Amino acid sequence: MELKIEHLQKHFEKKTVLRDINFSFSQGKIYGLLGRNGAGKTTLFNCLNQDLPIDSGRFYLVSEDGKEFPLGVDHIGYVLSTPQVPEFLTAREFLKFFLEINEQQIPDPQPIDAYFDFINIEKEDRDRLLKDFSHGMKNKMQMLINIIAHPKVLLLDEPLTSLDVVVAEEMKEILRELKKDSILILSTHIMELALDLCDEIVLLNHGVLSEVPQQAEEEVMRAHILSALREEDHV
Ligand SMILES: Nc1ncnc2c1ncn2[C@@H]1O[C@H](COP(=O)(O)OP(=O)(O)OP(=O)(O)O)[C@@H](O)[C@H]1O
Repeated sequence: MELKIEHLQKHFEKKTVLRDINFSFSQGKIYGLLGRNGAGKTTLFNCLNQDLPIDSGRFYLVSEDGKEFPLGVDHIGYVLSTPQVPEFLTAREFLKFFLEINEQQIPDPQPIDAYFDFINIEKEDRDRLLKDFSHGMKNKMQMLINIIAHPKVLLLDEPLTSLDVVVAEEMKEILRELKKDSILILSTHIMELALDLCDEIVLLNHGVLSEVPQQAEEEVMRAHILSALREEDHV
């Protein structure tokens, strides 16, 4: 499966943020999206997630047998850097509610505690209100529901920054598993994370996307990324 984006444009008032986005993302790879502050990474995610209307262009999925179909909101998971969870529910209530309303879409539902075990939420925290969860724990819950939903396209905005080193490593493993069935695009400012986890690095610069050529030497890639992003007339 592929996610194709063609001539996508988006502006806010006089500012053109996405000038001409053309790219093809493939299942089986984790893409690291890098760009300067304000380059338009979140805007691109919001457009793909259909939270923002685009000005022009198109994006769609292409199946293995070459059939094109629209990228529906049901096909997308979006993990936000600031986790959005219903704070008035306990972790268990939230998960139970999520499993119930998505019953049809979840291929192999597991008992609730198996999910908590999977992301290492302690037994004593499972019946606590989400408002009392730490940022990292909320992030794990958000990641968990996106993993369960098994979307065709998973967008992750700065996903690992609030997680402790052990959980971050566990999440990396989970993402490496998920890429087998999904298209994963991860935005980050942490170059080490991009180089370590991602199969391809894509730069958003001057409103266009470009792929960083794969190099055997990480140092060469690092230098390429920095010099490409430094060129930006950054405001
Ligand atoms: N709703 C909006 N209305 C007006 N301008 C906006 C809106 N959303 C984003 N922008 C502008 O679009 C540009 C791109 O913002 P965006 O948040 O997409 O960048 P980003 O690459 O995610 O940045 P960062 O790395 O700092 O999070 C910025 O100049 C921002 O001010």
